[in-house]
Amino acid sequence: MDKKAIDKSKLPSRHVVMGPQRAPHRSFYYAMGLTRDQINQPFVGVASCWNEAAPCNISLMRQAQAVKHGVAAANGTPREFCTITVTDGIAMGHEGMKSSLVSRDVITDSVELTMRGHGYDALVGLAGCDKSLPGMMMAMCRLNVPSVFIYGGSILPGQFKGKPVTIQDVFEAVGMHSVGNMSDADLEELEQVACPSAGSCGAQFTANTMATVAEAIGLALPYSCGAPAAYEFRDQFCAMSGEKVMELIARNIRPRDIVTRKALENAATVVAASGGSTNAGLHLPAIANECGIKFDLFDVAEIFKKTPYIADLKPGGRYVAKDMFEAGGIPLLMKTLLDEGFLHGDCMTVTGRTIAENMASVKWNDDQDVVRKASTPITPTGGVVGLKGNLAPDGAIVKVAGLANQKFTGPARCFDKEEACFEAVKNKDYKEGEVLVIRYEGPKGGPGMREMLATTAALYGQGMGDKVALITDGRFSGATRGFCIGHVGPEAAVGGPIGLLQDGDIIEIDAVEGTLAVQLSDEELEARRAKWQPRETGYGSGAIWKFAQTVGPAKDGAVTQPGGFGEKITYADL
Ligand SMILES: CC[C@H](C)C(=O)C(=O)O
Ligand SMILES: [Mg+2]
Repeated sequence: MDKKAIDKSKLPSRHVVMGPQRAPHRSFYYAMGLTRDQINQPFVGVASCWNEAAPCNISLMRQAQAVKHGVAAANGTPREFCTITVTDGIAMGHEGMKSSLVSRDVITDSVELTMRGHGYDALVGLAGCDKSLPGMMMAMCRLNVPSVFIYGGSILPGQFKGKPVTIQDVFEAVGMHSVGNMSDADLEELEQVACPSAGSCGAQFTANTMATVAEAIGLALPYSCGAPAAYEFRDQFCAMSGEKVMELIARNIRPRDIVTRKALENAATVVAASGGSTNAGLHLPAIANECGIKFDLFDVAEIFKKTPYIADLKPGGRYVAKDMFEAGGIPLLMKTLLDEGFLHGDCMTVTGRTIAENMASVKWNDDQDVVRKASTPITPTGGVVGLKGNLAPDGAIVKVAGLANQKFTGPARCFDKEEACFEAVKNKDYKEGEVLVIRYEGPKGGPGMREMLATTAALYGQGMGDKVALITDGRFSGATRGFCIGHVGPEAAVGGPIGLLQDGDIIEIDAVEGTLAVQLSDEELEARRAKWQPRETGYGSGAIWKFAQTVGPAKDGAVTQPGGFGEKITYADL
C-alpha cells in the first residue's frame, strides 16, 4: 500500500504517537524494537482468539503471524493481541456451558477495550470456535475502523470403521452406548479417531455456519474461510487479509459500510441455504445491534422462509466442511444463490468490491454434489425455520434440514435444568411421543443460555430423534439434530409461558406453518402466571451474574447492551 495514500493525521493512532507529548508512548514502541518508520505507519490490531482449550483455536497463533506479514508488507504496523474463547465442545453438558454465550460479549468488549486503549487504526480478527466468530465481528461493527475477519478453518474429518466422522458422532455415540448399542471398546476407539487435527467442529455446525456468514456478510475475503485449519495453504488468505485491511484504511471503507440490512439478509440466506446452526438466529441480531440495525429473530425467519436448502452438509446432510471447500467453497454456494436472485449483489465487501463483482469470477462446478443449484434445491425452503405461538410470543427456532416430519403433538414432560433432562434420557426414563421441556436455561434464567447438545445427541443416539420433541428457552449446538426447538421466548425466568407448563399439557409444534402452541386457554395461562414466582439462579456475582443483569431477549440476540442505536461518534471518528 502506497504510504502516501493514507493520511495518518486523521487516524486514531495520532492520539498515541504524534507530537512531543507522546515521547513516552513512542519510547515503549522502541522498547519492542519498532523503528521510527514503523511507529509512523498505521497501527493494525491483529486480534486472535488463540488458546489451547480446543483444536478450534490452536492454529490461530500460526495464522496470526501470516496476517502480520501481510500488514507489514503493505506498510502497516501490526500489533498482535489475544482475547478469550470458551470452547463448547469442552463446556458442553455441565455448568461450564453457561460461560459460552457470555464469552461472546466478553470477546467483543475485550477487543474494543484493547483497540480503544492503544488507538489502533484498523483490525484483523481471527476466530475459531462458534461464538468467538460473532464476538469478533461484533467488535468490528462496534469500533467501525477498517477491519477484515478471518476464520481459523474447520477440523479434518476422522475415519471410524471406514466412514468419515465428526464430534457430532461422538456426542451421539454417548446415547448409543447408554442403551447398549455401542460397546465400551468402540466408544473408546471413536473418541480417539473422530478429531484428527486442528480446526473447528467439522460440519455445518455453528463455527462453519458463522464462517459462511462472514464471507456472505462481506467481512471476510472470498474463499478465506473454507480451507481446513491444518492446511497451511490457508495462510495465504491470512496474509491477503493483512494486506487488504491497509487498502481499506486508504479508501476509508468501514464495517458499517459493509454490514447493512441487505448484507444481514444475505447472511441469513446462506445460513438457511446451508442448513446452518440455529445459533445464527441469535448472532445475526447481535451483529446487527452493533451497527444500530434492528434485525431480530423474526426478520431472520422471514429470510429463512423464502430460501431454498441447497447444501448437503451434516448434521442434516451427508458432507463435512472439507468437502464444501473441495467442491468450491462458500463462493460456490453464494454464486448460485446470487444467480437465482436470493442474494443482494450490490453490497460492499472487504475486497473493496461488491458481492456481485466478487462472484463474477466464480465458476459453477458441476463435478460435485455437495452444493445443488438454487433452482434444483434439496427442499424449497430453508433448513431452518422460525416459530411463534402462545407458547412462544417472542419466537423460537428449529433446524428442519434432514427432518422427515415437521409436525409433532404430544404431552409435555418438564425439566427445570438440562442436567435433569439428561439424566432422564440417559436412563431412558421418558416415553415416545412426549415433548421434553427444558426451561430456566434462557439468557437470564440459566444464566447464559446453554447449548443442549449432550442431551439432544444422546436422544438421537438412542434412535429417538423423530420419536420425541424437545423445546427449551436455552439454545442448541450446530450439531444438534432431531425435533429440537430452541430460543423459546419469553424465557421462563421472566415469566414466559414455557415456565407455566405442567407435565401432561399438550404441545403442538408445526414447523410447516411456523407455530409453537400449548392447548391451554388464555385464562388458564393467566391463572398460572398469577401464581408463578421468579427463581434464584445461584449466581450472585461474577461475569455470568453481570451478564444476567443486562442481557436482553434471545429474539434480539441476547445482547448485553443497546448497540449503535445510541452512540453518536464511533471510535473510528474520535
Ligand atoms: C461440539 C461443538 C458443537 C459442534 C457446537 O457447539 C456448535 O456447533 O454450536
Ligand atoms: Mg456451540
